Amino acid sequence: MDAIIKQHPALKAVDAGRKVSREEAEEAVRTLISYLGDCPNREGLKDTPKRVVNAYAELFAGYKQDPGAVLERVFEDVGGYQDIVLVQDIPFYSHCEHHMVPFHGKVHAAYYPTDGVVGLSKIGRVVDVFARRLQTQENLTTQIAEAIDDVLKPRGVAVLVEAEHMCMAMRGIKKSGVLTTTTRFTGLFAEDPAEQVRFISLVRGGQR
Ligand SMILES: Nc1nc2c(ncn2[C@@H]2O[C@H](COP(=O)(O)OP(=O)(O)OP(=O)(O)O)[C@@H](O)[C@H]2O)c(=O)[nH]1
Ligand SMILES: [Zn+2]
Repeated sequence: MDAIIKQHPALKAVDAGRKVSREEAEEAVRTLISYLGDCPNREGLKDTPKRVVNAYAELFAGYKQDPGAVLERVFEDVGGYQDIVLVQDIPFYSHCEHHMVPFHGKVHAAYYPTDGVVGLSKIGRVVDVFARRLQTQENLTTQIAEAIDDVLKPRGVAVLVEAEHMCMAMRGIKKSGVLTTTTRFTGLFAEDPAEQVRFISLVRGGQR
């Protein structure tokens, strides 16, 4: 009975929300080091669990951040500018949710404004909010596009992500240099293929 209850998806969700202490997280790192066959108490490794937990706090900071808050400030005084705003070549580092190994690349994001624009840096901040979580490239692409769409309510959003996955380069199939491209279009971009072509031409034309 106990085993059945523990497997219930609702309970798994509760478990995911349980506050794990820093000590427990450090102990988990020590366990992994031992599992690998090394000694967590040797001089070079004794501070490693603390460092790993600190590094994870930075690499996975996105769980504690709200994309809506990042995009909240809208500038309306832009002379009625309504044409495309494209922010391209935004570098990002994320971790795949399958192996917890990095994947990294660039995000290109565009939108057609309605009542205002956001500060250009905010698009890059939204990328980081979602990149600094366990991710798939597909979900990362969708989440960035939908956050811009939800908050700014623009006439359309286009997001293109291109990335290399270390889980394919360093292990498994061991193919480095493989680039995966994902896109997400909303509004005008979703309705009109010519808008998708315009977006992709601007991205490819502007790449350095
Ligand atoms: N669609 C998608 N797949 C991903 C992403 N990141 C990693 N993967 C893939 O996730 C898959 C996991 O496959 P599994 O068969 O469950 O795990 P595995 O035995 O480690 O697979 P291999 O990587 O082929 O050795 C692999 O094919 C990875 O290439 C991502 O962002 N999107
Ligand atoms: Zn992976």
